[in-house]
Amino acid sequence: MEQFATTVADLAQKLAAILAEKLGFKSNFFQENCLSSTCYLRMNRYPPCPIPSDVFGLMPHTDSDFLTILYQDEVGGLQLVKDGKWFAVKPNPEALIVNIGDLFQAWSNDVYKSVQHRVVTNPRVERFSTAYFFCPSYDTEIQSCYEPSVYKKFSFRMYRQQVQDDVKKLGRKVGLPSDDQIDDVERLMEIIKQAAKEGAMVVYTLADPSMAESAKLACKLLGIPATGVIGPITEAIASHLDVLPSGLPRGAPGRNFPL
Ligand SMILES: O=C(O)CCC(=O)C(=O)O
Ligand SMILES: [Fe+2]
Repeated sequence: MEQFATTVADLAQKLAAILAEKLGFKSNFFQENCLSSTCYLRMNRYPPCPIPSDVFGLMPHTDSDFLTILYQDEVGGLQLVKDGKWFAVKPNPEALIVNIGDLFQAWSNDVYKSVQHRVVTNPRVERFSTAYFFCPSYDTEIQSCYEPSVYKKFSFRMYRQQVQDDVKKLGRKVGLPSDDQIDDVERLMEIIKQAAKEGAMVVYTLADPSMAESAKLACKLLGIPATGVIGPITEAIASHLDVLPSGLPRGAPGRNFPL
């Protein structure tokens, strides 16, 4: 295992340097910030599951690092999103899989995309995989390598904390701090007040139900026409199927969300 870690650590450094060079940056950023002490290995074991269509081995997510180097055995189960569809990654025990993580997406200003992936379970066979997460130290500031930047500058510490808080509060990871993402009530209220001044209408999609309630109430008080985009659709489907919407965010409840 130690030998595997040393080999993939070296590989991750080389790959990061090549990807940076492709963007026109001969950078020692990764050598300076992604030391072996800040990277880690995760060993995954997926026991056989009698109800594979109801249970994920690992729910859909993106990795919160720069790069992930993954070794999977011959069982299979890893899937990734391409053009909006899920595709199975054919298992090849002779090969390593390299995933771009959120930090590389932010650093490359969206040139490289953090791939969404998940693991489906197998009814009969257990599966093993080992993932090496290429991460910087907590204090490293992640800033796009060129301007204008799609993302706000953030530290890895702040990002990790945000991911953990979101998973606890919303049952899912929100992800990268995009400049046009509304992530607190204060900013939401500023936007609503601005809309009132300009006589605009507010059309919103807010993942957090309490934020959606606050938006609705503020618009009502200020006399602004407002409508949620996803909420009414969910309600229409619920009424058509004659079931109550669970009110739970995607991914809830209780599944372990990986970093
Ligand atoms: O087991 C796998 O194939 C994927 C593991 C993974 O995505 C993770 O540990 O973040
Ligand atoms: Fe992952």
